[in-house]
Amino acid sequence: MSTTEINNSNVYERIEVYDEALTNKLSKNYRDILELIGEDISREGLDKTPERVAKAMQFLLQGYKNDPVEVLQSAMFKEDYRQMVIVKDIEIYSLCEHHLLPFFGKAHVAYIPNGTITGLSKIARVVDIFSRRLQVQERLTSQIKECIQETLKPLGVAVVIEAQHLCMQMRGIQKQHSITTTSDFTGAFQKNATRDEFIKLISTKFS
Ligand SMILES: Nc1nc2c(ncn2[C@@H]2O[C@H](COP(=O)(O)OP(=O)(O)OP(=O)(O)O)[C@@H](O)[C@H]2O)c(=O)[nH]1
Ligand SMILES: [Zn+2]
Repeated sequence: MSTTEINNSNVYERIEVYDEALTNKLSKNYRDILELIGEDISREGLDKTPERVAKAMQFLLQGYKNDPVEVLQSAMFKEDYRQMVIVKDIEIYSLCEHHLLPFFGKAHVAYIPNGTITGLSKIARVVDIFSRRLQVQERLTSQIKECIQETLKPLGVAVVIEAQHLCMQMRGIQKQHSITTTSDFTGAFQKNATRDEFIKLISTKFS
């Protein structure tokens, strides 16, 4: 297995994502696809494209290799705080399982601890792990909710995802500005007052 380094303004992590045998197999198939769509695969610009795409797909779908429950369990702390904890505006990049085209936007996640809290970054990691798989937005929303509910056993979990689907923008119905919102709630968030407080807090803009 080879490795790659990702470096941007917010994160610096060494992630092992590229499996050599898999990269070779995927590259061979992407080479065939390029040929089938009528490209000249001998031209210079496409020389490394099959390999690049093979690696890009492994990166975009690396969520299959990670266990979100393990991630949450790796940072659980006993704490007697029983108020709402919200991690909002978590960027998501996923691929729709129907067209393999990206959908992307933001996830807002909240929970009310019942004696156990988790590391804040672990919430964002859980969102990433489920996003980096072939998804529909509804299932992504519910999987995040269920994972946090089952693992932390809080008094409630709320997940809202707002996303744009490229399969609706650059092809098909071609609606450039439509945004899809999905939400899922457990426990205390099923009560109107708690859910309204969550919605109000995720709608507040901090400058
Ligand atoms: N519910 C849901 N639908 C999605 C999601 N991502 C893509 N889709 C939809 O999946 C549907 C697949 O429908 P089909 O009729 O089988 O595919 P299609 O002929 O490519 O459909 P069009 O996009 O309408 O051209 C489309 O309506 C997409 O908009 C998602 O996350 N959730
Ligand atoms: Zn799609």
